[in-house]
Amino acid sequence: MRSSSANLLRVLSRLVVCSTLILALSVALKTRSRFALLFPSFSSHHPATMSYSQERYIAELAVQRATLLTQKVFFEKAKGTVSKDDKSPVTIGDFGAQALIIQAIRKNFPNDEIVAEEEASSLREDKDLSAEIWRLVKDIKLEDAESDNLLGGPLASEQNMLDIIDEGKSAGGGKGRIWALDPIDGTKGFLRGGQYAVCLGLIVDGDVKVGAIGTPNLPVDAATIDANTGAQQGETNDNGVLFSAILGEGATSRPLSNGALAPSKPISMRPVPDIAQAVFCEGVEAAHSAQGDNAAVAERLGITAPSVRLDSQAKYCSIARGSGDIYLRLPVKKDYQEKIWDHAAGDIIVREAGGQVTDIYGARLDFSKGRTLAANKGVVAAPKALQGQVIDAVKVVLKL
Ligand SMILES: Nc1ncnc2c1ncn2[C@@H]1O[C@H](COP(=O)(O)O)[C@@H](O)[C@H]1OP(=O)(O)O
Ligand SMILES: [Mg+2]
Ligand SMILES: [Mg+2]
Ligand SMILES: [Mg+2]
Repeated sequence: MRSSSANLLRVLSRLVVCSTLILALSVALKTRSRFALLFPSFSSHHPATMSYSQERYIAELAVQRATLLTQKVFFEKAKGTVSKDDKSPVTIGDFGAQALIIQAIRKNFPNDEIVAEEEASSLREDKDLSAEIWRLVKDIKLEDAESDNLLGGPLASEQNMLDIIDEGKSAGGGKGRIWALDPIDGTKGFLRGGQYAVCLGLIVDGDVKVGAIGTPNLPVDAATIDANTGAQQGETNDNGVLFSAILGEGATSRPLSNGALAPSKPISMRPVPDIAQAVFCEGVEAAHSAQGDNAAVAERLGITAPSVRLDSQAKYCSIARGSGDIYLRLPVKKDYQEKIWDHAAGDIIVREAGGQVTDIYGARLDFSKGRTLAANKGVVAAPKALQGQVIDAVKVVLKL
């Protein structure tokens, strides 16, 4: 009798231990799946174990498709406009390209956040402009059906387009997967038929992992640059290049196409044995970087050739493929905070091509601070071996 009650007690206590264990396990699993829902980068896309080749592929295709729109807008709307004050072509291109790219991100990576430059509130009030953008956007597609389907095919409606534009309002930050999108960078260049870029970067836990930049007006094979005019002379007259990079896997370029991606080739910065022979790039707009200070830095480095002036992140792309060596963006205003979409893709492309990208103090650009590079001032990009010398010169000129 005593032994049978002792047995019962033993069985009961085992049951209690087992059910406690099961309960603990199920709570742990639930928390983990909730955690995974909140932070998808910790689950199926763990950065330590994955390559970002699918993200790069989608980014390149999405950028390529968006350039079909920006070019159509340019040829239909901007080219030959009598009044250069008319900013509507760039507005149409900006909103349209943003809608097309966000659609592609949503289709492939539905849990990711997006920090994009534009938002649709003003567009919702301007029915004519919205209808005009929809007229152009609804027909844009890659000629290769498989590639186009991968991006989600045509957008469903004008309303759908407006809603999608507004999905780029993430506050950014240092946690999770965040895409940074500038649908048209270098709007001034776009309007004058010069350089502009469609730029998309993927930031994971504050670190840029992938970048893709389409530059419809850069020559495919830029062999030389004319230091007097900034013109980049290729062997052919073909224009339109798609640049990309994955962290740790190098940078590439390929011609922009209307369909599937064209074959790519690796790119790298040019070796510069004598810094005095380096070519430096800067923006066309004097309001965006201090051209006087840029020139003073170049002079201190013994550089006598004039700067090559290009609008947009085409500057990052140019130095990444050796058409130019140093990119200087010294601040004009003390309080201007650079935007993450103006630098994320360019930063990774240059670093993967053998360069270094820092602010004027020599600190890496910090993409974890939200929608702006709040922790940085200005941008200095150069081949790794030269960066120290350039920063020293910047510090002297700016009295840092
Ligand atoms: N004061 C400023 N300093 C630096 N960049 C600026 C300033 N004002 C605007 N920008 C940004 O510079 C980028 C173009 O750079 P670049 O001259 O090298 O082509 C644009 O995205 C533009 O942003 P925004 O979209 O607000 O016009
Ligand atoms: Mg921009
Ligand atoms: Mg822009
Ligand atoms: Mg803008």
